[in-house]
Amino acid sequence: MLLNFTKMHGLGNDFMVVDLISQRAYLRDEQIRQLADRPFGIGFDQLLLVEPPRKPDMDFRYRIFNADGGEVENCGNGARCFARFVIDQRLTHKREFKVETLGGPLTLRVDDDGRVRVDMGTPRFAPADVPFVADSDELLHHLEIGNQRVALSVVSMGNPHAVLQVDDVDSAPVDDLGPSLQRHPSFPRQANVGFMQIDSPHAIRLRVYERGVGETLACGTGACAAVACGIRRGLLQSPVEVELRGGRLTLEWAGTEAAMFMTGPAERVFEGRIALN
Ligand SMILES: N[C@H](CCC[C@H](N)C(=O)O)C(=O)O
Repeated sequence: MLLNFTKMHGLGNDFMVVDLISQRAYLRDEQIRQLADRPFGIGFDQLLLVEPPRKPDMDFRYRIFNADGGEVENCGNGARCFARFVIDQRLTHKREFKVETLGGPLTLRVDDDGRVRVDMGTPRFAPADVPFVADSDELLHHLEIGNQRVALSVVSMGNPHAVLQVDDVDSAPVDDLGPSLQRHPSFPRQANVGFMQIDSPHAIRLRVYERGVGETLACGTGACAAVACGIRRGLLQSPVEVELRGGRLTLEWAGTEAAMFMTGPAERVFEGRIALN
C-alpha cells in the first residue's frame, strides 16, 4: 500500500507525520525503524500518528514512536508540529485543541504568528512518577557512572528525564554520559538526558541525548525538564529562554502543581508517499 506522510521539524528535531484519520495503516516496529533510517529510509527522529480521539473531551489522539520503533509518552517539538499539521490538513477548524497522549492530555494553541503554545502538563518529580529508583524525592540525586559520581535531577514530563548542570554545553560529555545514563538501571524505562548550562535566571543553553534516538538538535520535553528542575532548585525564574542547537524555545512555569507552557515554531518540509512492504 502507499502511505501519505508529511515531513516536519521543530528546531531541527524532525518527524514523519501520518494522518490516520483520512487513511488507514498499521506500522510494525521494524517498519518504523526502516522508515526512520536516514540513508535507507525517509529518516526522522520520531514518527507522529494523528488518530481520532478515544475520549469525548479530546480532539485527537497523538501517538509518538522513537526512531528505534518504541512508542513513548510525549514529544514537545512533535506537539507543535502536530498542531500545525491538523490545521493545515483541515482536520480541525479550531486554533486551540486538546490531544491525548500516553503521558496525559496536552492543550495545543496555534498563534497568529504561526508559533505554537503547548500546555505540557505538570512536571512530576517523585521518583515513582519518573520512574527513577530512589528512596526519596531530592533536588539532586547522585549516581556512580564508572569512576565518576554524577549529580542529576530527575523529572517526568510524561516521559522520563535526567538533567545535569554543566559549565559549558559545547564541551559537555553528551556522547559519553548520555548513553550511560539513558540506559542506567536506575531508570527502569530508560531516560532522556539533558545537559544544561545556566547563563542567567532567564536563559539556558541545552543539549539532549534522547531515549530511542541519541542526541537531537532540539528536545521539547527536555527543555521543559531542564527549566522545571532549574526553577525548582532556585537557579531559574520563569519565563526562561532555552537555546538548543536547532534554535530557541520559550518556557513558562509558575512552579509546584502549575502546568508548564512551551512556545516555539513548527515547520513543514515536504509531502511524500511511500510504499509499505
Ligand atoms: N525521545 C523521547 C521522545 C521525544 C522527545 C523529544 N523529541 C521532544 O521534543 O520532547 C522519549 O523517548 O521520551
